[in-house]
Order: sequence, then structure tokens, then C-alpha cells
Amino acid sequence: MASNSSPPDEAIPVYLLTGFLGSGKTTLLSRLVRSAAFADTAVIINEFGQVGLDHVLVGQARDDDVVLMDSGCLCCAMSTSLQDSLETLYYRRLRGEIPRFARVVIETSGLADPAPLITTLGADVSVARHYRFAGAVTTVDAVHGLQTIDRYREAATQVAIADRLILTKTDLCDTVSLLNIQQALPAYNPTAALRLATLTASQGEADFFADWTTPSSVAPDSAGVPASASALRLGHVLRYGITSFTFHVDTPVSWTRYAKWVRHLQQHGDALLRLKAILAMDDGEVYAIHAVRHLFSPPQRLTQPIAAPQLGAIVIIAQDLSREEAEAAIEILSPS
Ligand SMILES: Nc1nc2c(ncn2[C@@H]2O[C@H](COP(=O)(O)OP(=O)(O)OP(=O)(O)O)[C@@H](O)[C@H]2O)c(=O)[nH]1
Repeated sequence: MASNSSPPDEAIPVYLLTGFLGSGKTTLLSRLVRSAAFADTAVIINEFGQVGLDHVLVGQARDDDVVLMDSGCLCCAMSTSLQDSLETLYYRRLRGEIPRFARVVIETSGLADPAPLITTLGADVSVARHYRFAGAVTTVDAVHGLQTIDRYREAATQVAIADRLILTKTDLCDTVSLLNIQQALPAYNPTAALRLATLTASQGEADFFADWTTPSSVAPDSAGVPASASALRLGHVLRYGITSFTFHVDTPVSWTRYAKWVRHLQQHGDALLRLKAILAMDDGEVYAIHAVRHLFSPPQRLTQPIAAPQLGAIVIIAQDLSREEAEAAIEILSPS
């Protein structure tokens, strides 16, 4: 979706489930698709280019159609493109051939860079007519997760892009190691909310794929945000040139500046992995801003009272973006 076009209100939310090979995506989903908490969900398993196994592991025997699980959840393997799969689901729902699902969860392949899928969700006109990207959920193996992020760029990208990180295999982990990874993960993505898989299909696990428009979920975690006004801090320089920057803008921003800022950042879209911000605008309202690569979602007006350090915070996770380039972008939004 472009910054200046909003999806329709009734657009069906689409969540991406990503995570490195073996991190527990299929295990989590196979619990959920059998659970009443997922009764209103269509799950698409993206196995493009692979010998498809995941749809079978999730509990769907056939690979050529939409399967209705006993729970009411729909499952299908993505046989063609994401656009085609979503369109087909939408029109079958409209014709009453399948139940009226209220959300879609797409499981990506373990080596996938989720960004192109997210771009398709927002930028493809036919998809954006009926659907809206609602968030990326990334599973992280509590035992091997940190090693994997250090070793594999794909894993680091999947973590960097997440809105929510789900720690799996916590049953295999001792308390100290679990605490270690919980403390370490914010360095790789300071804005993502961190949750533990509960290992039982529950409303709590289904809510990993629920709308996250509360301030605590859209706000960068306060640990990553400088308390002092106007502070600019270079975050952690991670591996593979992935860096997180946290900025703070004190004064209300005009929509003209905002538009200019978005255009500027879109020129750096290949470098921009993820951006989250909560900005006071000069119309007197406060908005949550989300972007993945080139794709800026329409600003979401927040109705809850929000104070510093969340108010005015901008977190950028980027790859091969210099400090000077990041600062130049902020200067456009809020000249010093
Ligand atoms: N003990 C334990 N094992 C788990 C858990 N989650 C996943 N596993 C195991 O880890 C292995 C990989 O899990 P999958 O769910 O297939 O992982 P995936 O992310 O779908 O893997 P890919 O399809 O390769 O991307 C399987 O043997 C699972 O049984 C967990 O919470 N606890």
C-alpha cells in the first residue's frame, strides 16, 4: 500500500509467519489450525520452489485445494503466486464456497526474506483491494536462535523485520539460557514485542496474530528509546550491516514534511528493513507509523494517551544505511 492510499476498512488482515529453518513455524501453526481460537482463520503455506511438506505437517493431506479443518480453520498450500492465492480465497469466500474467514496467516519458507511478500501485500493493487498487511511474526528457536542469527543473514533479516518475536522450544531450554536469549533479542530488533510460545493451542497463541494497535505494541520498547528529548542515538551495529537507530522528535510534524520524509526514505527502501514510529502531527493527533522496506502503511491514528519516551520515537532498522544517511532523513522530518 502506498503512503497516500488507504486500504478499505473491511480489508482482511494478513499476518506473515516467518522464522528460520526449523524454528518451529509449522509446529506452532499445526497447534493453532486445530484450535477453536483459529476458527476464523485461513492459513496459506508458502512452499514455492520447494518440495511441499509443510501443508502436510500442518495437517492438510492434499496440496491442491483449500481444506476446512474440524476447528473451522482453512488451510491451503500456495501453489501459484501470493496474489493468485489471496484472490482465489477472497472470491471463494464471497461466493460462499468457503467460510467467511476474518484473517489470513501466511507461513513463509524458512529461508525466505519476508520483505518481498510484505511489499506484494501492500503494493499489489488487486491484493490491497481486499487485504491489508497486519504484521510479521517471527519464530526464534530458544536453544539455537542466537547462534542462527549470528550465522545466517536470512535469520537476522527475519528477526529484524518482525513486529512480534515468538520464542519456541522453551521446553528444551534451561532458565538461565532462556533469560539470556530474552535479554539478547532486543539488540537485534528493539521494537518487536517478545512472547513465549505456550506449547498449547490457546487464545494467547492465536493472539500472536491479532491486531497490534495498542501503544505498547506499536511503540518501540522503552529500553531502546532515549529518555532525553531530541536525543539521537546510534543503536547497535549488528552483523551483516544491519543497524538499528533510535531517534526522538519533540515537536509536532506537518503532513507536508511527513510526505517528503516518506519519499526520501523510500529512495533508501532497499536499505530500510523496518521502521516504527509514534508521531504527534500538527493536526493535533498522534499516529503510529509502520514501514517495511519501501512500503509505508497508512498512518494509524491512535486514540489512547501516549507520553514520552514512546511519543515522538522513531526506530529504524536498516541494512547498509550509514548514520549520516539516517540523520539526514530525520532532519527532513524535524529540522534542528
Ligand atoms: N521440544 C520442542 N520441539 C519443537 C518445538 N517447536 C518445534 N519443535 C521441533 O523442531 C523441529 C522443527 O520444527 P518445525 O515446526 O518443522 O519448524 P519450521 O520452522 O516449520 O521449519 P522449516 O519448515 O524448515 O522452515 C521439529 O522436529 C519440531 O517437532 C517446541 O516448542 N519444543
